[in-house]
This record gives sequence, C-alpha cells and structure tokens, in this order.
Amino acid sequence: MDTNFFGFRIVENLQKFGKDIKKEELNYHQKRVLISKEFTFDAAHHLHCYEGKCKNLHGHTYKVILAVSGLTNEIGLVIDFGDLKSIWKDKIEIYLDHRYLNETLPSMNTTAENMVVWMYEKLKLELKQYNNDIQQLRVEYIKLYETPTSFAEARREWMG
Ligand SMILES: Nc1nc2c(c(=O)[nH]1)N=C([C@H](O)[C@H](O)COP(=O)(O)OP(=O)(O)OP(=O)(O)O)CN2
Ligand SMILES: [Zn+2]
Repeated sequence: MDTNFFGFRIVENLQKFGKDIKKEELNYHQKRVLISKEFTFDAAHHLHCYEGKCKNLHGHTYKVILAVSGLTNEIGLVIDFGDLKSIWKDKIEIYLDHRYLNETLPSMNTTAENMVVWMYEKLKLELKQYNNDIQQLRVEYIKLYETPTSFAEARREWMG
C-alpha cells in the first residue's frame, strides 16, 4: 500500500477527493432540464405612432433572460452555458448593444414585445446547429426587461 511521509494511505485519499466515475455515470439521468442565462445591453430607441414620452429618442439598460430546455448530453449538459453566451454575443447582441434599435433591427416598432419575438426567432434559428435527435433542444422562453419594472416575454407555446 502507498503511504506518504506521514504514513497516510494515499490511495484512499485519492478515492475520496478525486473519485473516478464510469462513463455512463457522467450523464446522471435522461430527463428534460431547463437552463437559463441572463445578459444586459444598453440601447437607444423611440416608438412610432405613440403619444407619450417614448416617442422621443431615449435609452434603456435592457436585461434579457434566455431559457433553453433539452435532454442532457453524454456529459450531462443541455447546452454549454458558454455556447449560449457565444450565440447571444455573436449573433444577437451585435444588433443591440450600444445601438440605435430603430436602425439595426428589422423594420418594426421597437416595443419590448416586438423585440422579444425577434430575439426568440433568432435564438431558435441559431440553436439548430447545436441540436440533434437525442437532445431535442428548445427555446422555452425569452424574457426582455425594458426597465426594472417592465418586461415582455415570448414563450414557446405561443410562438408556433
Ligand atoms: N407594452 C409596452 N408599453 C410600452 C413600451 C413597450 O415596449 N411595450 N415601451 C415604452 C417606452 O419605450 C419605455 O420603455 C417606457 O416604459 P415605462 O415602463 O413606462 O418606463 P418608466 O421609466 O416610466 O417606468 P417606471 O418604472 O414606471 O418609472 C412605453 N410603453
Ligand atoms: Zn423605451
């Protein structure tokens, strides 16, 4: 038996702190799980056909919550949080952060409602390349806070 300078049993300690697990144990279960990630961005916009202060150019620090569900892969992930972040940063945020939304978004009134549906469709499209028959990834909802007290939400069951 291996012992260190003090005579402790090294092998036992390794088992205690760095336990080996079998490959099939990496994916603990085969249940659908929802994961979510939160981001913020700053943007300027104004509303069309709207009587009130928001017809004027103004800005918000928006908060967005992306929620994706799926079956876990062979190492127990629905989708790597880092991959979700890359999709957001590279494919969606580029149209939003420090942008004038009336110019960068497709032709729409830049209400929180319209924007959250646009985000839902973008994320659904980009998720396709990470998807497969086994994991069955789905965008469950996106929540877009325009102010700390106002949000719009797009849910899968409403998106068709
Ligand atoms: N249903 C919607 N109503 C409004 C939207 C919208 O996108 N969807 N947008 C605006 C303005 O752009 C702006 O966001 C003002 O929102 P509001 O919540 O009224 O902002 P306040 O700063 O006044 O919020 P308080 O927290 O009440 O101070 C307007 N309406
Ligand atoms: Zn606004």
